[in-house]
Amino acid sequence: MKIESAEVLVSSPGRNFVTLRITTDTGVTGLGDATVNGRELSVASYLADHIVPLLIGLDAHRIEDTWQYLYRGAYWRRGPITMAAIAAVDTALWDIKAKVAGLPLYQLLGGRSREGLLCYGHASGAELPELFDSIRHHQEEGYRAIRVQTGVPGLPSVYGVASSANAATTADGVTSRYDHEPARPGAKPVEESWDTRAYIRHIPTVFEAVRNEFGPELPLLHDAHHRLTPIEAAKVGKSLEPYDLFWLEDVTPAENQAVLRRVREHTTTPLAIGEVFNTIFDYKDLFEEQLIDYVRSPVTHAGGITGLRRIFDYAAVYQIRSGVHGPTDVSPVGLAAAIHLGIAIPNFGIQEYMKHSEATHELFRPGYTFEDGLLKPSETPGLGVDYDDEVGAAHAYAPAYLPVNRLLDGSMHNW
Ligand SMILES: O=C(O)[C@@H](O)[C@@H](O)[C@H](O)[C@H](O)CO
Repeated sequence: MKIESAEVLVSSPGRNFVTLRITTDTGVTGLGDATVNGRELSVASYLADHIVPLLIGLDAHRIEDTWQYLYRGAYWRRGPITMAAIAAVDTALWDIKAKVAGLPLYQLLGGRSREGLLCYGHASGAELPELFDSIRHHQEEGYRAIRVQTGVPGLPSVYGVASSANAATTADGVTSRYDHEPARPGAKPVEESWDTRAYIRHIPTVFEAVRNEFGPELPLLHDAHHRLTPIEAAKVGKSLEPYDLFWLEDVTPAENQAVLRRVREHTTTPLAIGEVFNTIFDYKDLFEEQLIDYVRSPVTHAGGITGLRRIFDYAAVYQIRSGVHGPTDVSPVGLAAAIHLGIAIPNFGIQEYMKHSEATHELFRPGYTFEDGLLKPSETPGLGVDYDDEVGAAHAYAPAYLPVNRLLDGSMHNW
């Protein structure tokens, strides 16, 4: 079974997605997600100009060999664009293999280890009343674990806090929240501002109020979004200990992995890191020194199912678990792949699940379900996602960028 063609599909049903579709000479198709938020066209070009010509004629069954061919063969290894492109090929080939086998993909990854994936949703509010409403709304939707993001006094807008401008009102007058969507349409990123001292003072008061209102049982998560130095991160981790977080995410940018030691020395708040990592080498030291508790990479950015499975297997040696990135910029193809992997691996922890919009579902028609707080894979052969070309063609790419961040004195900071 040879690869006959591969198409790079760029579409924007409200936000941009890059999808690879591989077709074999036997007429089987497979899908892979290659979306890199705010840099979509670079990965589309990497695929169309440098990878698609290499794929034609390869044996579609040789997934590992193709992975190695693209990883070693580029000479320029790793990085988000390369690894997202490899991920798309890898995922599409797994989709094809599972369709040919007539099995849902997770069956090829070892079969079912659990009934469904515990997932967390994004509750947010600039002030406490709005935040509490959002938490209740998520509970009503079935979420059993909830990420809490909130405004910081003195800052006009803060990462993770949904703007009411994104809420949609249906024909029958019901207003639904739409989760925080940071990429904004336009030729340039918007600028936000940041004040670490105000954040550090404010955040424990928010978690105290949330625990008082919702009790001790509800698993709560929080994302510091790369903004702290190691000693600031240690302080935040320590100040949140009384509120028993499921995890504290991305406390530092973690480019210098050794700095995580400082955070770890000071706090028992569990740490999740890695949504911007791409390979096992980004995690190696963090695992071996047991500096983190959860792996955040999605299938889409970590070299596909093959790449992420390798990371999870190594993590398991150190009792570190999965906590896969699942914002709306990971397409339903990337999410479906994560669900198949998550249902099979022994060291599953939690799955992030920000629901995609209706327009995104019309484009991808995913077969996975969300019931009682659990994501369940499609039982049809393959990934269980179908790309609708007509819908895709109706939504042309529109430039959109993640914001940038400045400190109050105007210096650039991490967003
Ligand atoms: O934890 C998360 O989901 C976030 O950090 C993302 O919303 C992230 O900001 C976006 O994926 C960026 O594209």
